[in-house]
Amino acid sequence: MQDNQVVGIGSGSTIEYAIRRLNERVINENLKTICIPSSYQALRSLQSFESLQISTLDRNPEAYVAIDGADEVDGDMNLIKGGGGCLTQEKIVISCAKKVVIIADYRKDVQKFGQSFNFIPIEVIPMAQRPVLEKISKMFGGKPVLREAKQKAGPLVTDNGNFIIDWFFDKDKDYDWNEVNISLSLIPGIVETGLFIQTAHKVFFGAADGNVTSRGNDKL
Ligand SMILES: O=C(CO)[C@H](O)[C@H](O)COP(=O)(O)O
Repeated sequence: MQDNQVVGIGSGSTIEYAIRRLNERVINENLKTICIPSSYQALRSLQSFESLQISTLDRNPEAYVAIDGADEVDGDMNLIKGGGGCLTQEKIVISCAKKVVIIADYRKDVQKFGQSFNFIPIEVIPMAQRPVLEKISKMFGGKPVLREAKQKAGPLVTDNGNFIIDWFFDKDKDYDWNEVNISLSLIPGIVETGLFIQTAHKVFFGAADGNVTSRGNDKL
């Protein structure tokens, strides 16, 4: 890491470790780092570290690197994201970064989607939720369900004021995830999907014994 770099910050529980480590390096190495949060959770977390500067894509539309978590990483380094419901802003921030680094625990390292996580989160405009649910089920099978909020009656509302459909895909089918992603994205009312196709450059997996393995570009 170098001085004055712009860093996209993902969401979830794993990213909290990266934010803490970033803060340590900024203090110890006397660096200035400009962080772009990808959710309200990331923003609040960053706000608790005074040494980390916070910015927006309006001010800094390009990031040197984006660091994020994932729900699953398949053999082609495709990702499922959105378990925490922040997929749209995460995809936007990642799309603005030159390098994308994913950190996850070893259970998310799979050959084929569906081994540890069995649904694709999809952000949808509220008025479209019913027709979108029906279209997904007709087009791809499986079971799409509207995600319910916890400790609030009704559906979960995202940081963007939308709903999330969790599509429990058919684990026995061999999906072409790139095609599925394109077809889903073309359904009116779908804002973004939790399929991140070929977006990660490097993925680090933390093992239970504290060791770290990685996949992807060794130069990163
Ligand atoms: O995509 C995400 C949130 O939308 C998270 O990165 C993903 O759900 C992983 O979260 P965690 O680190 O808590 O397992």
